[in-house]
Amino acid sequence: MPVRRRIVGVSLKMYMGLERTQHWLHAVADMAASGLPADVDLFVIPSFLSLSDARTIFAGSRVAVGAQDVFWEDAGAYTGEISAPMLAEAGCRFVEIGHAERRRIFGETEDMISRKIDAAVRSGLVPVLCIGEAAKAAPEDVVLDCMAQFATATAGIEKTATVVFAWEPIWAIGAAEPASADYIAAVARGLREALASWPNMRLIYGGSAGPGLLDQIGDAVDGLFLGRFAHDTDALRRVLAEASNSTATSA
Ligand SMILES: O=C(CO)[C@H](O)COP(=O)(O)O
Repeated sequence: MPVRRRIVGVSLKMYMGLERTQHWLHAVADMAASGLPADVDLFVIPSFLSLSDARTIFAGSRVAVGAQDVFWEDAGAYTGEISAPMLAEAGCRFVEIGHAERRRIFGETEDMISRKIDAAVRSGLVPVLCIGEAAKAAPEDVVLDCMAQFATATAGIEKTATVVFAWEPIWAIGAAEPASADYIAAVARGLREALASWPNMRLIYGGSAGPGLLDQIGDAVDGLFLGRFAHDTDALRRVLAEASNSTATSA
């Protein structure tokens, strides 16, 4: 069986100021230089204001950079917005779209998310599409719920597009612990089956993820989307090592 590459992402949300972000980015760059496992991809999503620093600090490394949001138009009179071509020009490879916080706090709708996905793909960015269920439910119902959201969001793109499906149970975001290993494995299995016709899809789990989780869930997902538990770069290093180990067991 071919070995699946693993992928780990980190979003810094709005937790750190510019200086603290710079320190964190340097620490991640040092860690990557001394041993980012060859079979693991890493992407980092700082705030818009730190994208330029991230591009400089990760230049020549295997760490990819992403943005936390994007507007759906490419250019024009849209005060305060950032377009996909601007992100591509700023060195972004990834763009996060549809995070639960953006849906809840900023009123993002399925239609807006779908237009953002289209814009990202049009500009050659890889969307990190965040999808999750509001409450714990039977795995088959979670899969149906998430796939309905996914179908709307991706209605305008080809199935050959490269997309990261960031499954984030809303109830597990900002919590003390992630969803249980059994729950993650059951939902991930269903999502993988439902996504079988998307050859370039990578499925990652987010929601209070940190060290120890991949050891429990093995290769149920392609990787993790980390938040708070990657602020400590030693914790991130441990997650990357676990990602590499779980690749080996899936071979
Ligand atoms: O976006 C997330 C990961 O980057 C997600 O919301 C999880 O955040 P966390 O609860 O701080 O792990």
